[in-house]
Amino acid sequence: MKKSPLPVQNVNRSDKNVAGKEALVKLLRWHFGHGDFRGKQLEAIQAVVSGRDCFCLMPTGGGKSICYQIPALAKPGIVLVVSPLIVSLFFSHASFKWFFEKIILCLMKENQVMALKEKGIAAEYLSSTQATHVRNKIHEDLDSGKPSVRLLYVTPELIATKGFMLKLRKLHDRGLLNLIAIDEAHCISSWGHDFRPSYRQLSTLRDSLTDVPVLALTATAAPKVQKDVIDSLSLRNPLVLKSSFNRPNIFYEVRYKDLIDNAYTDLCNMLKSCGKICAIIYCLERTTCDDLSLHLTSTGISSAAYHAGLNSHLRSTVLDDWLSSKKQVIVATGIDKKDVRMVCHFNVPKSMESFYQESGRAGRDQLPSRSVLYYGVDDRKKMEFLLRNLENKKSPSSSSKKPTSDFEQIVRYCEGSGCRRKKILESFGEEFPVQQCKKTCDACKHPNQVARSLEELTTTASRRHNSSRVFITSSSDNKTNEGQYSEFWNRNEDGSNSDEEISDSDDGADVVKSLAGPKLSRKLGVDEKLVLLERAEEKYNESNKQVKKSEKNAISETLRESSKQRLLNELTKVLQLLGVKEIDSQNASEFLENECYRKYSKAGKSFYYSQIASTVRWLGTASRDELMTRLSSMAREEETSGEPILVTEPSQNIEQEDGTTYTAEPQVDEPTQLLVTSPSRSPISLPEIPSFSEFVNRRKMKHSTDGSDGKKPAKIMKLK
Ligand SMILES: Nc1ncnc2c1ncn2[C@@H]1O[C@H](COP(=O)(O)OP(=O)(O)OP(=O)(O)O)[C@@H](O)[C@H]1O
Ligand SMILES: [Mg+2]
Repeated sequence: MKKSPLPVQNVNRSDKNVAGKEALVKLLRWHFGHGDFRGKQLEAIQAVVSGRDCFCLMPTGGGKSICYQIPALAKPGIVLVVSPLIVSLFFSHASFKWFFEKIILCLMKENQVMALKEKGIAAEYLSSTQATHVRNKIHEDLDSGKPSVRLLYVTPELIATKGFMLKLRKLHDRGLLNLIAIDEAHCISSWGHDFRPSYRQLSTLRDSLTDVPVLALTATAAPKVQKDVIDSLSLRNPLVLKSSFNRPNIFYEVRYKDLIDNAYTDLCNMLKSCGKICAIIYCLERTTCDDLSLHLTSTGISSAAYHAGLNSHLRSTVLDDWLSSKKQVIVATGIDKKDVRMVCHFNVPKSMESFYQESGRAGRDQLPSRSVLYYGVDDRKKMEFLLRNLENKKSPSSSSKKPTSDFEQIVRYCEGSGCRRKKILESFGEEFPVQQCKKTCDACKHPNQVARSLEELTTTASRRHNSSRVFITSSSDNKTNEGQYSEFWNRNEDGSNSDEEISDSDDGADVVKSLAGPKLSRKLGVDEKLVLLERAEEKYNESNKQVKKSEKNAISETLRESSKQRLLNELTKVLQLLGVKEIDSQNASEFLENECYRKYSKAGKSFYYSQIASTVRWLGTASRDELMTRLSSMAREEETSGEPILVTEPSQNIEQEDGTTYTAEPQVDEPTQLLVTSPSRSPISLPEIPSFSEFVNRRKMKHSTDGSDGKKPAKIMKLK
């Protein structure tokens, strides 16, 4: 509903009534329809309205925006809101998401300002994505001497420009700057999970605009970040407000990958059992993201994989994916998307802080929601390896050192037996009596079951990994250079991985532009834009139909090259992780790709692609011995002068992870390779790498028919 003209308080800054609770609550009710302030909102507002700096720590969805929106209504002048248009996660190295965060965010930010306007609040945002005439109009208003705008959203990059800084000084000299609000203030700190160099420029604000109160807002609770933010922004005697980080409406749960047959299937079943909910799934790697997306889609769950490494070729399909994913797998980052019912981490996150931020996107409407973390010992090892690598790369003098104990906290969360909620809150220095959890985590609700799972995990993992060190590692295990720590997702660090990122431009509008072109008028609401995007999708599909089916199915050289690269990336990581030096990763990746090509090129692109994906997956879980066996045959193949001789593979018993064996049947129409070895060595037969679905089918087959029907497993269940 559009409000009647804004009853802005035209009073002097010294007027105490402005900061009175009654007047402020009246504004809250009038403009936002909320009955009363929540948590520390009132204290924060009263502090800044009376001219005091404030550091406000509030959990995700806690209501930080009100803390600067109400002051804009309570006092004359402009509230400058510095806020990144693209929030956090796109700055994660090798971090992949399931949705179109960047695009939606871009629209939503605009929507946020529009929502304020709807409420009768004169809000604007200045960004490089705006049309010049819109920008000019805002600048004219600012230069007018009597600006009508009350809330001006800007990016940190804009603040860093000389021209804009000059403008701010002019406004300040005329007494027109009411407050400077720094949203997502943790971005200024290299200790935080989302450091951005552009935020560093904000440290000059205090020097230039000395007497304007500054309000720093963040949901990042680490004490080091807090201190860093306060120091960097030169806050003067700030009122420090901290709210509890407890999110009582989120049910926390950990599922152990090592104890379930197929994590993909488990996730699918879980999503299906929840009905048509809005969910977010986080994966660590692009391959998992692609793979999982394929799998979910094939089981009828509308979803789309999006990862920061989308190249222009893949980008052309973004719209298609996005529109299908909006049916169920949707995003909300730093925006008011309230109804995310489930956040799922398919791989262990790098720290408790990231986990808290990401899982916190569930249930912003305070309704019951779920956080599900799939934990696997392999994933943990991978992450430890990545962290160690980054630590080693950092110079000892680096300012962004960070203890790897951050990761250990999340490992403890998964591998420990106590209340999950308590573990989260204690990691932020908050005491939490277990009774208050009220069975809202799996460990409190089903303590015996969790205890059993943990016991099983110890046994299974120690057997699989042939090591007793499967449980929580001591911090020293993770330190390769004593005292050298680093910020894992450090933005600077990521420069070398630009391939896996979308550029840190002012915002994501370029993506939107590239998809929808000029049709996306800024006057349109999000719903209307979605309709337009849907039409664009139809058009896109129309034009795609014209491409011949056979062409679509062909495996291009580019696809083969990218598959080789994908295998090479995985292989390099795995070889390093396992300390294998004897294998040439370049040759090995070519060998593996060639194998997939030889087997599946005739069946079509998706079969080939699935086989690549399953090989990548196999690489991620293979033990040193398995890897050596498989790849050493490559060396032998090279040793033999001609082509490797292919013979039909005899039945063989293959030992499975659970200690049982299954009989791999001979391949009737497509012989599995048996590479003839050099005379000095006995021949080694190579088992086919099973995909998850094949693996499950084989097991089922073994149980039901004792594996004697001679059918090829891959033919029974379609590859996902
Ligand atoms: N006093 C209040 N009473 C009821 N609802 C409120 C109140 N204050 C804010 N809200 C609602 O809480 C939701 C979250 O608010 P907001 O977006 O400001 O959170 P936030 O702390 O900025 O979250 P994030 O860290 O994700 O950016 C919004 O839907 C908002 O309308
Ligand atoms: Mg916010």
